[in-house]
Amino acid sequence: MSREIITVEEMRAIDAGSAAAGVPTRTLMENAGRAVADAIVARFKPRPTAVLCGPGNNGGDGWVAARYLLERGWPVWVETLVPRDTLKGDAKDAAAAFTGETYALSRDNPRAELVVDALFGAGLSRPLEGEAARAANAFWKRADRVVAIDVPSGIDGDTGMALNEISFGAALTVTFVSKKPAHVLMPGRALCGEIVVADIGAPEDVVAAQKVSLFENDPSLWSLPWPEPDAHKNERGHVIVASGGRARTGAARLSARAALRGGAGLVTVLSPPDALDENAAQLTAIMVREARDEAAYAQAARIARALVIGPAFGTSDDHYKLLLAAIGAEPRAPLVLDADALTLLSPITHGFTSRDVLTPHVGEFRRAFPGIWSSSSNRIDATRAAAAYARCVVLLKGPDTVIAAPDGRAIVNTTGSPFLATAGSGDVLAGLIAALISQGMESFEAAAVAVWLHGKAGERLGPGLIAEDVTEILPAILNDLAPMDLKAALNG
Ligand SMILES: NC(=O)C1=CN([C@@H]2O[C@H](COP(=O)(O)OP(=O)(O)OC[C@H]3O[C@@H](n4cnc5c(N)ncnc54)[C@H](OP(=O)(O)O)[C@@H]3O)[C@@H](O)[C@H]2O)[C@@H](O)CC1
Ligand SMILES: [K+]
Repeated sequence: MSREIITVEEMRAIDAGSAAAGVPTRTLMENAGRAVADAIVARFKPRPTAVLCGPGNNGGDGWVAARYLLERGWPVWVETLVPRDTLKGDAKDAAAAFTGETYALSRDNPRAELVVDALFGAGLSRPLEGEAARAANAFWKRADRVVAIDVPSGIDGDTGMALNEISFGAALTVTFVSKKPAHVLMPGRALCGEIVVADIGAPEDVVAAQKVSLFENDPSLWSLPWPEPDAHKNERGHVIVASGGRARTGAARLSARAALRGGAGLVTVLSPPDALDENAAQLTAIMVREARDEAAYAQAARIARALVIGPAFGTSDDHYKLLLAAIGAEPRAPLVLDADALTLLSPITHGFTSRDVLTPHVGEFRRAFPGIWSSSSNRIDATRAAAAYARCVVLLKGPDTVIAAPDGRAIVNTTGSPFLATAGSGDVLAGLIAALISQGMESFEAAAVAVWLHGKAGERLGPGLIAEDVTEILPAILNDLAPMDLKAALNG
């Protein structure tokens, strides 16, 4: 289940299902604790190590990990949040098997150079308080010395948020079976450090019974639309991008160029008459077509294989009419609606189709779907609800972009870098989505691929990145993804 993401509730069901299928929870705990010890030994040299154990099964995993470290000769001790004799069930059993030194968790204990945070797991129900909160604050600036079991304590596994803004941060987090939302959503993802997903022996059929529809974005989830050797440009689709008026044209050209780099066979910028010269003067492989009225936008929607409307498009009543003309065209191409198009339509009352894609950032999302935003517990739920409501693909942009389809599938993207938060970055993304749709990809997958590529470009470029660079580095990233036989053909 490497790319599946399971909720806390699904994890509990796997726990119960495993027990019912004959794998006791104590066995799962044993495997979990051993996996933590293995991950530590593989990454650190022996050093004074404190395992901070909480009252529940997260603490139980900690006692097991401490036992395995001790067996390997580590200088390790346990600091326990609650007296050992108050523990219950598997945790009590795991604690009883540990023969090393044990202290009450407080600031007076021996100095640790490594801390294993086994206070609370992903299902934490209340904010950290007392000694647990003090320990979190004490180690907040020393995350490089912390290894978290399941999640850094204080983080809610389903939202990735600290319940009262107090939590641990870690250099390494070892979780079990699959990642939880907190491992991919911010700020949780950043607080986890390196994430190891350990197999703890839950039976495969028990895990499969969860029918997971949430995934972490990865090339194993999709395949790119590589052209056939004898491909003609018309088969690679025609993307049309609507431009804004005079002195508002750069965004559409960024989008159009990304569409061309993304593999669209033909790309046209649809330009208002007053911006025609401005667009034409700056385009070469990309075509320009004049559009005077609603009929021209409806026509564009009919002839394109994907139509981008939004980047610096304009937000006047006239622009609203042009947008509606494109939306209402029949039959029409899938639409990628961003920026000004979202502003014009907010709050969203239109029904779209599963071929259309809306690409809001959080501010746009809140205006487009105000009720959904305020009633959702995390970005995944919000994006899923918006996709179901608008009946189209919704892509909520951010450092943890979520893509959801109206049928409930959702993908969280984890590629990227903060340098992508720059002017024009979203325009490039919209063009890239349209390019992939125009080549025949399902819109949900096209959106996932585009975000992944965009994020990879951000990682490679780093500081100094401007939106144009994202487009220009796409060939290198696409080449790395090309199948071996295509690479062989290209290299003769
Ligand atoms: N599921 C699986 O398959 C497997 C799970 N495994 C491990 O189990 C972990 C989940 O275990 P868990 O359910 O016992 O939760 P955990 O966080 O250890 O403790 C909950 C206890 O803490 C209490 N409590 C809560 N908040 C509190 C607060 N702020 N301050 C004080 N107390 C607080 C809470 O009290 P309550 O809210 O019920 O009153 C309850 O008593 C999971 O993370 C993984 O490491 C592995 O063994 C492998 C198999
Ligand atoms: K923990």
